[in-house]
Amino acid sequence: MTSSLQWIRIMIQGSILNASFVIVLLAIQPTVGWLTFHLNKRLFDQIAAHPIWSDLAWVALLLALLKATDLILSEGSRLVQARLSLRIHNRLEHHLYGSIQPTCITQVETPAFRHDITTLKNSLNQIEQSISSIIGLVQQVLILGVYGYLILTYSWLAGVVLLVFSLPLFWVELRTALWLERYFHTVAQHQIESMLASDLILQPQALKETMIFGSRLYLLRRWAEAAEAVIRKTVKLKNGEFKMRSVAMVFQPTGFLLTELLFFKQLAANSLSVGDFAALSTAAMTVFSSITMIAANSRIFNQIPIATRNFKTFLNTYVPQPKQANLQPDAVTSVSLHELNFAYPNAARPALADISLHMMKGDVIAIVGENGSGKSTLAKILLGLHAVEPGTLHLNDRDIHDYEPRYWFRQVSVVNQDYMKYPFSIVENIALAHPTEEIRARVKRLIRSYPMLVPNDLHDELDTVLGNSLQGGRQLSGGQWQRIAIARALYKDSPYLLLDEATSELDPMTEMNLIQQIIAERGGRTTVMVTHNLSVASMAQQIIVMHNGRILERGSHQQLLRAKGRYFDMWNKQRLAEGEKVHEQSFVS
Ligand SMILES: Nc1ncnc2c1ncn2[C@@H]1O[C@H](COP(=O)(O)OP(=O)(O)OP(=O)(O)O)[C@@H](O)[C@H]1O
Repeated sequence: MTSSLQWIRIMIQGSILNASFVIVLLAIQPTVGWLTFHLNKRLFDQIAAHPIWSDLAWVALLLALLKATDLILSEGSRLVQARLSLRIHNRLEHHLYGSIQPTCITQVETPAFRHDITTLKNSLNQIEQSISSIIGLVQQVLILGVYGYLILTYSWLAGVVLLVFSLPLFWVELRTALWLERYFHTVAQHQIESMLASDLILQPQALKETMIFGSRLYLLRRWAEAAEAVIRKTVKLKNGEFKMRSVAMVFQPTGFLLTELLFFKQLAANSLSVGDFAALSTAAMTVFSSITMIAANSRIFNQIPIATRNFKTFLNTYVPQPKQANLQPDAVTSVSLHELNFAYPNAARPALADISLHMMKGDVIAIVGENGSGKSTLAKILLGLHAVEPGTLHLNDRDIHDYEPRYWFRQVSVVNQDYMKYPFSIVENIALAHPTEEIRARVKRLIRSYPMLVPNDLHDELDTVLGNSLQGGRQLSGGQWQRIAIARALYKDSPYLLLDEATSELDPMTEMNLIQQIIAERGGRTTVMVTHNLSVASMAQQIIVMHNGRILERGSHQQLLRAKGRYFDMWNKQRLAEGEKVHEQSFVS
């Protein structure tokens, strides 16, 4: 788990050179301040006494040079800070992406996940800015140290007044950090809505429908409402900040006035020269502006712990630390569910109820049923993707929780209904790895066995980038994309393969031929097919019929037809829809 100190280490890592450069710049600035103070004093003392114009000219020239040096140092440190920020942003993102390694998707596939990730990103952006804040803080503390010391050598009371009248600013900034945190939580939903709406306005797939359904104005309105809500909340935050700061700001001029009066009193009593007075007045101004900046930067002391806490809560919710278990057998010979009940987070009713089934190595199983009956949920549970109660999912008669957390993922392969269309080359889409010569050779072997999975004209051009997202990309048809997803699943060549509506976009001939080939070539390994096509299902040894989250029937194709239950009706209706005259006898042997 990342602590505040670790965040700082992540930020500094690899930026030592830039950070050292900033420190050198920071170290020079107070010296410039010191010299400026003394030159100012000399300048005004000479003006007040008997000015020697050539001396004055030199002092003025030196002051101008110091000012120029100060400006160059400030610009230089701004440039280095910008470079640091870019690197830090990159490292924080890398850390965030690297940390998100969930071992189940139950909490991830929820609206709360998107909300929380938006809030987390907002708060990490604050951490990103914190390096500038830390640099600003060090810089201003050094400047404050020099000028504060100079003022204290003349009047400790003036120093105390300056400090006391600046305290309200610190209070405001620390409170603002808490407000920001609350703001991020309330604005996240509107940010998501506005991003989704802008995607719907700009995405090519959505644009098609926008044109046909004439929905541009409506989508624009949805976006405008969400964007307006973000603006409203941001303005409210800024107004609140402004009001609090205005109140705190009143204290500073009052403090400045008091210090001026103290200096003036000393001037009148001749314990200060005119040069002292002028230099001290400038120093007091500088001290105030330094304190203002220190106060503004001090909010990081609240922001870093807040971001750390958010990150911790996020990981605990979505990437819970699995319990230490290390069972990793050579092979899983059976997978079984025992009276499994499963409900999605915040769902009104369970998606699956009382599911028991047993799958042996080498089985070919089909899961069928109407929309929403729980087929995909059951499939995902078999893949180990959902968190289930202990004692409900077993591998080799051992609870899945006894196994090393990602062990089961390594044994299974899948074509999901919502398979990914990676904007990568064909080889990368299939292997999901950097395409070495060995990987290319394996992909080519697969394509030789299953030529229908890659469009013919691309067999010799496996580096072709797919999709419309990147320049030079080649878009595929829906069915062609689905074939690439099947190739990906077969490439993994795993003992368990799950095809969730994997061939729904294929033409019927290819679909049947492909499934036949997959089943034949996977002899001895397990294949589970979720399908609405009962001809495909009929190739399985066992068919499971789902209804309202329960297993309604199970058996082979012939057994289920003989039982004349729901499967029998479904089969007949599908045949009728295909234009075939159905006679019970012709199907029941
Ligand atoms: N991520 C989710 N979060 C909450 N509820 C879900 C989620 N996914 C599915 N459901 C609900 O669970 C139930 C079963 O869905 P599931 O996707 O398993 O059905 P299915 O039989 O595969 O349907 P289809 O044939 O349409 O693919 C449905 O009522 C659905 O609304």
